[in-house]
Amino acid sequence: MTIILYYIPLSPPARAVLMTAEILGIDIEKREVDLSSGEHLSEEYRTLNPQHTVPTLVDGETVIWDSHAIIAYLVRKYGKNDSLYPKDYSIRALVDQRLHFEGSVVFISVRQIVRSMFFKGCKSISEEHRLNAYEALDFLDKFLKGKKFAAGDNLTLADISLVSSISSLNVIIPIDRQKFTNVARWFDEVSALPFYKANVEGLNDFKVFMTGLMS
Ligand SMILES: N[C@@H](CCC(=O)N[C@@H](CS)C(=O)NCC(=O)O)C(=O)O
Repeated sequence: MTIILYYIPLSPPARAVLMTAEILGIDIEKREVDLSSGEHLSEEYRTLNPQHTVPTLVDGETVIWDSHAIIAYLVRKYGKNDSLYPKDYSIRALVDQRLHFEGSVVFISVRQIVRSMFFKGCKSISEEHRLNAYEALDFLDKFLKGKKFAAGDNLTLADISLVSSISSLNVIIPIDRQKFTNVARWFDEVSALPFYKANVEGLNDFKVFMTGLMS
C-alpha cells in the first residue's frame, strides 16, 4: 500500500518525516500542498486534517498529523528494530521530552520569526524573538552536555526532529559556536549522517525563502 505524505519542502516538521522515511528505507509518495493558495484550508484537506497542518501522513486507513506522532508511528510500524525510538521506559521518556521540546520550544522559536516576516513584513528579527531562539539553543546546549546525541549515546528520533528545526534556525540566526559548543558539535555530527540528505533540498528552499523575506 502506498504511504502518502502531504508536505511542503520548506517545513521543518515535514523534513523530519522525510529524514525518518530515508533512514527507515520507506518509500513515500510525496504530495506537495500549496499553502500560498490556501490549499491546506480547502474542505478536502481539512476533512483529512482539521488542524490543516503539514506534514500529514496517510497510510491506508490511518491518517496522522504532527510530525512527532508521524515519525514515532513510522518507527513502530516499519522499523527493523526500536533503536530510533527505544522501548526502554526511561530512554523513551527522554526521547519524548526532546520531541515535545522540539515541537513546543525550538520549532515555535523558528515559526514566530518566519511568521513575523511573512505575515507582518518585518525585515529583521525582533529582540524578543532573538531571545527566544537563544533560550531554545541554550536549553538544547545543556541537554547535550556529555551526550553524543540528544537522548544519549545513540541516534534517536529526538535528533531527527531537532535537526529539522535547528538547521532551519541556523539559516536565520547562525549558531554561535563559541557560546553553544555542544549544539555546534552535535549539529556537525548529525548533519554528516547519510539520512540528513533528505533535509537538504527543503532546507535550501527555506534559505531562498528566508533570504527573500529578509531583503
Ligand atoms: N507541531 C506540528 C507543526 C506543523 C506546522 O505548524 N506546520 C506548518 C508548516 S511548517 C503549517 O502547516 N502551517 C499551516 C497552518 O498551520 O495552517 C508538527 O510537528 O507537525
